[in-house]
Amino acid sequence: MGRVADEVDVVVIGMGPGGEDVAARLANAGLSVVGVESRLVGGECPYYACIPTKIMLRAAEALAEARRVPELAGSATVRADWSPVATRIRDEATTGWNDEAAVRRFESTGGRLVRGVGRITAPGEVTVGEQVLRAKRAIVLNPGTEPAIPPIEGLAHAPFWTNRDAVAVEQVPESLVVLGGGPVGLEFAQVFARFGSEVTVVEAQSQLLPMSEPEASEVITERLRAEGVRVLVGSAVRQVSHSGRFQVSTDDEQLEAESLLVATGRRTDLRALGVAAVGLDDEARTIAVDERMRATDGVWAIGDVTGRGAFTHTSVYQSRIAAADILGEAGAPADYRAMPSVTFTDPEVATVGLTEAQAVSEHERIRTAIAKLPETPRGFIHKVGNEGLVKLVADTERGVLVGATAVGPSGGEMIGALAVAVHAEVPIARLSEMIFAYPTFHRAIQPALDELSTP
Ligand SMILES: Cc1cc2nc3c(=O)[nH]c(=O)nc-3n(C[C@H](O)[C@H](O)[C@H](O)COP(=O)(O)OP(=O)(O)OC[C@H]3O[C@@H](n4cnc5c(N)ncnc54)[C@H](O)[C@@H]3O)c2cc1C
Ligand SMILES: NC(=O)c1ccc[n+]([C@@H]2O[C@H](COP(=O)([O-])OP(=O)(O)OC[C@H]3O[C@@H](n4cnc5c(N)ncnc54)[C@H](O)[C@@H]3O)[C@@H](O)[C@H]2O)c1
Repeated sequence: MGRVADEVDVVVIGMGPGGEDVAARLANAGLSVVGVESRLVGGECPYYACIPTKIMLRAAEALAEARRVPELAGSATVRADWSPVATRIRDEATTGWNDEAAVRRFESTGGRLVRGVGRITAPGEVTVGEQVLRAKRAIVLNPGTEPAIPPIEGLAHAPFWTNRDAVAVEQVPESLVVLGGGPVGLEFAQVFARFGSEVTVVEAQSQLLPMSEPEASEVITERLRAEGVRVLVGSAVRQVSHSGRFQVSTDDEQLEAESLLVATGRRTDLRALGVAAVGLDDEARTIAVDERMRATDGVWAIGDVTGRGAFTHTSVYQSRIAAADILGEAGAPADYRAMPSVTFTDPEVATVGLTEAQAVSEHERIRTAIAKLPETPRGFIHKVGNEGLVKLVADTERGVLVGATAVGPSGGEMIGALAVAVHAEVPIARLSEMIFAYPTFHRAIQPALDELSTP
């Protein structure tokens, strides 16, 4: 007997932050919506990524601040204990990695959840196991990414961690090798080091956070080293073995550790998603979308899979645009010029728009300026832990900022003002007339602007 299709307006494959948001928006607008999720409604961010890691970092920051007391305010005895962190993540943040509350939230919009792996099997058709769904108006793809595991000899069969294991640990390992010096690697490296683990970060590129400004990378590298983290850059791992402990062979040396965290980026699997059934390239890493998130007729894609910045704010930003387009509403098209990012290490490394290297390849006349936080009044007051900087990237032809980096104890907050400047293309001359509250960290923007305006 042939399978009977279940007809709805919209099928959303993958209920990550963007998928959950777009599904709820469309259901709230009165469409019949099915959300298909193979793991947990909410996706990576609340259960394995943003939220648990930021809980860890908050705890690690408290330890670091307490350790700064001797330089500022007497003495403090610090005894790190991981159990409040593990308990908070398990009980308060993820409810034991249970998505019942998120499912209820979605179902309260009138949406319907189908658990399982969704696959496009024909234009307008999604199959989940034995169930066939016909999407009359739209299929929205929000499959996110999986941790990418590099093809290193011995690694595949070793009991390494990815972010999904690292957020659930009940005990801090006595030693840890972190493979990859991107945002995931560095956030975990600092957390575990501050909780007493002996941490080594191995990064293949010549600097940590390779996509960031070299000056920002320098600041975070120095801080991690000062906190006892071994940082190996430009170093390739050749082999991994495990017999009780991990042996990690790099080009130059043999490392040994209790645990190994693989944080070498993310991967997608478009073939498994069946995108070839609607004429899309299933060997590509990302799904190309236009400024309304359309991938092809009747198919929209949002989130990490679009390759426009793997952040929760990107996914949710795109979901608003896709929802409006599906509903036939007018709205601004996607504009990524002022995309912000924050790596929540201490100091935080925050960016918006283009780095100097990116800007030079896109614009004719680029000028940059840097102000170092320790040289500002706020930096002087803050004293220990004041490392950081503001770097501005200006298009001098148009007289506007096209990018900025803010590194510092509140780099993620400092970048807010600079994001407004890049987003709204506020003329540099107008920015220079602003009053910056004294003595704040963000006031460091002023000397950098002055430098830009100096002939
Ligand atoms: C350790 C870590 C820390 C991070 N910290 C931050 C941060 O602080 N701030 C920030 O903005 N971003 C952060 N990110 C990135 C952030 O987690 C992602 O950008 C965010 O989750 C958005 O992803 P998404 O919407 O594309 O989908 P995801 O969150 O990846 O969710 C996709 C969902 O789709 C499901 N799925 C996939 N394929 C199918 C299928 N075929 N059928 C059914 N279901 C399917 C998956 O099970 C998953 O639940 C972090 C990432 C990591 C790894
Ligand atoms: N705070 C945040 O917003 C936040 C936090 C974590 C992750 N994220 C996002 O999640 C995504 C994944 O982060 P990530 O850090 O895993 O990926 P990434 O791609 O940003 O960094 C991975 C790093 O691993 C290095 N690498 C790759 N192969 C290697 C190898 N064999 N040996 C040594 N080093 C190797 C790369 O050079 C790179 O620096 C990113 O897009 C990131 O922006 C965001």
